[in-house]
Amino acid sequence: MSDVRQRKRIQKNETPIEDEFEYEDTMTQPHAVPIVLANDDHSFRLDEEALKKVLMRDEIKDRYVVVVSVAGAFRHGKSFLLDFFLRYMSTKYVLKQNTSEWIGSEDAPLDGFSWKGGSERDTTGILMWSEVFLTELASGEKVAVILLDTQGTWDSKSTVKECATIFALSTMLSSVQIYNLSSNIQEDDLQHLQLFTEYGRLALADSGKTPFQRLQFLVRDWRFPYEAPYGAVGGQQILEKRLEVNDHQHTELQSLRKHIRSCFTEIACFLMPHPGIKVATSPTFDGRLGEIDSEFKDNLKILVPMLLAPENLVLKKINGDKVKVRDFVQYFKSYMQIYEGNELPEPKSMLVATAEANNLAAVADAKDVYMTLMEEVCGGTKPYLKTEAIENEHHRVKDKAILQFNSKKKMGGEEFSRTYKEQLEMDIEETFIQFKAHNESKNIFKSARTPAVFLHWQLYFM
Ligand SMILES: Nc1nc2c(ncn2[C@@H]2O[C@H](COP(=O)(O)OP(=O)(O)OP(=O)(O)O)[C@@H](O)[C@H]2O)c(=O)[nH]1
Repeated sequence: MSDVRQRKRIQKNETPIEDEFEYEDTMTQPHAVPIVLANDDHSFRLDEEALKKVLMRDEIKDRYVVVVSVAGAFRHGKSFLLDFFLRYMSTKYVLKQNTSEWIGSEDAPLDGFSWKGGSERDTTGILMWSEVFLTELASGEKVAVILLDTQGTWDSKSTVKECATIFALSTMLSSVQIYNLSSNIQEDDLQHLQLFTEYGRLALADSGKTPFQRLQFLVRDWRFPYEAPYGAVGGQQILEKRLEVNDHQHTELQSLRKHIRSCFTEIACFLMPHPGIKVATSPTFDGRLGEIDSEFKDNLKILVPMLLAPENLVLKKINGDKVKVRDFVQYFKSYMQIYEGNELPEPKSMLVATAEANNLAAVADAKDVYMTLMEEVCGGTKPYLKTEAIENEHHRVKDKAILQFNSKKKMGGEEFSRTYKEQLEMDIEETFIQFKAHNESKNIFKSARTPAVFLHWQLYFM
């Protein structure tokens, strides 16, 4: 029997009657609620009713809110981790037990947020756990803790915009964003973080305050404990190295690091050991502790309270002010509206952005060729050319310009370049109209409209 189920019985002090249980099972058992739903057209929509149903309850809505979210690449154990969070929350905040045994029994399958093995993505959109955990801080503030699971980034079905939207939204909404990574903090992880946080920052009115709160890097399957030990201390060492800014770095790398630091009030890192071969590869593994390496479990026992113990909870703040649950619902709605509408530019993958830049550069070069050669033929002080002659020159020079465009190495492939080539051709035709008009203005026979002027010119030149 799952822990969540067991707890429901302990809580209500009921004798387990199977029929009654089945009824309760479907009606009230805590579960993951899809709040942000993925549409088929790669957009998202908010299920406002579901959100309100979870949050706008009398015992919750006037409390300050703590929002813990897990985000990062797909298939890296985000939901699996969250299910341990749930075990901790149940023991600590519902059963109110102060025990390190929150982690569960050796043979209990792990349930909660849906997780599974295999290579295909599981979670889509944003899910919220239906049970909101309540507690009172040492300061006397009554708080509600919300857990969010998010659609993994970079699966083969999602666009960059989808990945950016989910990551940005969950970063904007959470007080602790856990950035779940595999084996190390790599440069591309930082670049993605920059892209996603910038997308989030764009959606926020610039208040001059640091936009987001705590960023917790979580490196899974850390393989170099002899360099930096598992846990928060080793994590801090790696984080300092990865986010270090120095004069020897390229300015691009410096500004990336400064950007990330400027987005969060607090950044930390934790290094997790590998959970063992069964967790990573067995198709029959059901999450039971007995099959998880003890080093992993030991570190879970440190990580989870480090994030979720009452003394470590981070209250959600927006513009520096603590947020109550009812306001959080409003913010959720208005952030969502920004991403539903067309207010933000489409975030681009690095390849698309680079391909766009070098195709535009090739267009500019080709236009330069056209302008220079046409200036030589019929520019400012050059004599008037007959229509047929200028048209021939235009075709000759245009061919050279197109050749210049074609010969330039460009990223993105032929299909991608085609639109830029078409744009170049249109620009050249428009420029030609101006050259032609200028050329015509030099035609003394046409500009001398009256016979008298014509006669005057004839006399003058004879
Ligand atoms: N190597 C490794 N595998 C893990 C770890 N934690 C969980 N897994 C396994 O990773 C697989 C995916 O777990 P999920 O929790 O569903 O991963 P996810 O990141 O939520 O996946 P999506 O919902 O598709 O984004 C499962 O087979 C887990 O057993 C870990 O720390 N290391």
